[in-house]
Amino acid sequence: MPNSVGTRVPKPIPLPKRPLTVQPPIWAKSRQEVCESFEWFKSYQGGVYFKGDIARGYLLGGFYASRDLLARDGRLIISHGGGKAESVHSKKGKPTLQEASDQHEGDKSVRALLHTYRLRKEIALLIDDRYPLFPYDLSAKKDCTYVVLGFYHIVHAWAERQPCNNEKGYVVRWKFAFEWCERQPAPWWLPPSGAVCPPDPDQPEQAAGPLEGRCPACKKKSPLVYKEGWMCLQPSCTAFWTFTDGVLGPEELTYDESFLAVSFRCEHDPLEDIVPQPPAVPEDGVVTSRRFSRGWHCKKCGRLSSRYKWQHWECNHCGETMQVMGKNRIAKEFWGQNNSRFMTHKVHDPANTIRMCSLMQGTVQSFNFPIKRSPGPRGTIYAVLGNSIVNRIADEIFDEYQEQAKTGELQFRRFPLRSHHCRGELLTNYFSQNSGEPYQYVGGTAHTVPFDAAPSAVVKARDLIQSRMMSVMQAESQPYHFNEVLSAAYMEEQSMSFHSDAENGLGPRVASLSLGSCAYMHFRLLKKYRTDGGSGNVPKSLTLFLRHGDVLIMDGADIQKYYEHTVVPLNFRIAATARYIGRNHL
Ligand SMILES: O=C(O)CCC(=O)C(=O)O
Repeated sequence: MPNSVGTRVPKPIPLPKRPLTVQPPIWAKSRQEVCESFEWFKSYQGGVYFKGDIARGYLLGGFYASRDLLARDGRLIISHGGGKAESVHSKKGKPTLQEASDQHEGDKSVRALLHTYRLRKEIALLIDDRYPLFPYDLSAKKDCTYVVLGFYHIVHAWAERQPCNNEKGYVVRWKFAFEWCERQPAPWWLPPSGAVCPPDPDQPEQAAGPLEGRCPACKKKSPLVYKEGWMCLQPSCTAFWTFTDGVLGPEELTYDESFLAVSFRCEHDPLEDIVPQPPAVPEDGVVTSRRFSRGWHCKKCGRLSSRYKWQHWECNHCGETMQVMGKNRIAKEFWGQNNSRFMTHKVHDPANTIRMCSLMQGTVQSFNFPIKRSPGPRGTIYAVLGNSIVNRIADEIFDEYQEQAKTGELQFRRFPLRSHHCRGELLTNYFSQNSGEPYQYVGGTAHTVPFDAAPSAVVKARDLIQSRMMSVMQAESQPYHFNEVLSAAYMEEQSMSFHSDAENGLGPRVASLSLGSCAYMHFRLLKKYRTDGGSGNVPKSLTLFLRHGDVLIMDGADIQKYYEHTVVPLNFRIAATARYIGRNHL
């Protein structure tokens, strides 16, 4: 990172790292694996994970600051926390430097860290393979990018002044000192001989507070942190970062030994188990709740893995599995689903090009949403509603899907997203399986099963979609032909984010069957077609409320060209979406 812009970020003196020979008890390759499997850290972007006003996890990464420290074999760690550090972001594909700015006590993550410090609560510390101060090289272990160190306490928190090429010439950064919680076994990275930590002769028997001084200007106390002398460490004070003789603190400072020796001597309640535990199957046998979509900790090798297969948890490192045996859900369970929001279709903006009309054709009721604008999008979205006969067939298909997914005959998986901003792979937030022609959008060719070998649930879903479609499009001389079905399974709180089915070579019609829980399907204009130039939040154009047995048809390539859609189920749901994939499909 260039030192000429923003804060003058010091470089740590590279330590000769020893290869990591012991197996870390909890580790992962991707950030998603950590966030989905480790309750103490669920932050996909920042370095601090907090819940309410309590910091639960802290990730030490590659950004180094002056006086960051790892001492006492990792039992004492000092780090600059709370965000707003100088960072590089990708803007229109180009790396752009974001300058550092002042951290404030009221900033969410600083506030949570300070609160946790005052409550003397434990916090889980993690490192990634870029953290320069850990004496062992994580790359010696395959795929070992993130490692959980263990529980620590925050034993000090103070503000520093860090030089910066901004108008003021500095920024305020908060520093936190974390001390190993002695209520746990010795740090796992130490060789066994060091496991029983002899009492440090320099450590006082009783926990002693740091030496403190009171500032004559603000009358507040600050600890003696640096050997060079006592300074006021209150950022709001006029004497902040000055010695008692008024001289400004230098850049080069050394910690005072009395400051580093301070210890908490854990006084709190017994520690929670830091090792993630799998959920127990509840009495009602429901294994599609949110807990079951979370990741899993392999007891054999320590790896955290996302739940990427439907039929069981599987370790991404050693292949160990854990079965999940639950009951099949029935559509009836979701009949009474009530949501505080609306429970029917909605055209959001009456002046929109989308209109709504309810149609009855024989026994088939459908809501049609014609989209007409010239020049501009043209097409129709149909919501073909279920009825008692259709729902009986849908019930059977729903059950068959679950049965075949349970045994692995139908391989529901979460596949990696093609583009994202997360470290490591990022898997979709739903499970899917592709049958018929390969569909590059999800899973690619390797995981597609041709129709003649497809699970019966998929074939039955395709046939029901086809017949429901025919019932509202009776006037068509040529039956429309689908050659691909993407089946998606959503556990509680899973969803499919905004996308459009606009890839080259896709036929103009896309139709899906809904099974199980109700779902909202929102449509919105793609940013590039909005008259306001796409500023702010993109408003929705249309929301459909899809129920068990409903078939949704998007008819017209313009729907995909101009609009994107998202599906947000209220609970466990399966959908089968049929398309025509042409030869020129990417
Ligand atoms: O879950 C659904 O109903 C639709 C899924 C979808 O949008 C898709 O497969 O592109």
